[in-house]
Amino acid sequence: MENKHKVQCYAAPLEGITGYIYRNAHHKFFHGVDKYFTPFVTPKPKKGLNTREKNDILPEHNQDIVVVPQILTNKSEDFIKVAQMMGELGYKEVNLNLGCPSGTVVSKKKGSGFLSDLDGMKAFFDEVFSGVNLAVSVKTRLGMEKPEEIKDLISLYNQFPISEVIIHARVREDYYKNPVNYEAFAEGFPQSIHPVCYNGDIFCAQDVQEVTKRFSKLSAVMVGRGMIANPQLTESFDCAGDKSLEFSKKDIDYARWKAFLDELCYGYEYIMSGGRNVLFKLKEVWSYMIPLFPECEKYGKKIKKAKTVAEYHTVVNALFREAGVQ
Ligand SMILES: Cc1cc2nc3c(=O)[nH]c(=O)nc-3n(C[C@H](O)[C@H](O)[C@H](O)COP(=O)(O)O)c2cc1C
Repeated sequence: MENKHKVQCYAAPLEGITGYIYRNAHHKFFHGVDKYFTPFVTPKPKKGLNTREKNDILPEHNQDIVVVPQILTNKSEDFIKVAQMMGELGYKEVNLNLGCPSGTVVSKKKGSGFLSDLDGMKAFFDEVFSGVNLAVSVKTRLGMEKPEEIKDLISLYNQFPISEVIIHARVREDYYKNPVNYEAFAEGFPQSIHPVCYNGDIFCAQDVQEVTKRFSKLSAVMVGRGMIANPQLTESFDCAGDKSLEFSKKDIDYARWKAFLDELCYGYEYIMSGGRNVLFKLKEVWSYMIPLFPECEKYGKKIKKAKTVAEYHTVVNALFREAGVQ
């Protein structure tokens, strides 16, 4: 039987990219995202959050969007303090980062580094769930070293009232490169008593179709790089499971993409001092998006070389003219 259920779609947190300027611009021009997760904030003992982190979660910067702040820590008291602050700001859910693979994070037993310390995690959750009164979801990998670790991790998550388990179907050692491990995901996820969201390498509607067919009880799918590459991607998920949807370049609404990119540029110019910082942000987004444009190699190089925001606009306007947008 065909799976007619419209799966919920979450926008993944991507540190350095999906801050509030990006989330607002995306939400203004594209639909299909049910929840946006913020890049992680890292509470510092005594100091709390820094200005950039505070700005990212301020309610006035996140109006009319469903946003879930993500927290990276292995200290329950820090987590509880920040979660309480999020609750006071009006957030209904916070998410614990158990996936970050970066060496400096893992060496401190945070992010995916925490996954190798089941006892430490148990103590952490014991305290967190007696101290917070808002929903807590986790974003986990299959394990630190081996994908089979997911079974013990799920057993641990089952002991606590976690609102949702988002599983990036890789282990820490895979970083973002090695193929996702569907088999290990398939073995681990049915054991969960909590709703499970799938994450990893969703780049087109067919990927969602495959994942939701294969794992029919998923609560949601989360998309990261696929959505940065194609901000229109989540719109093609509306009929996931109904029919095969071949998203091709001819379906791209380049006029909307241009309006979105202009909004991003204005947004960054408004909050950042200096064109260099603005360009850095825009170039990072373009590094994901450029393959979906005509003459992408030529224009990709020109965008990279742009030294000023004015130069950037000249190149980008020419590229959109190639794509049929005046
Ligand atoms: C540049 C970059 C930054 C990321 N930052 C975060 C983050 O702040 N928190 C997090 O949980 N995951 C982070 N991730 C992981 C993504 O949320 C996601 O789990 C991963 O990219 C796999 O999904 P995808 O294949 O759809 O991109 C990041 C990934 C990338 C590439």
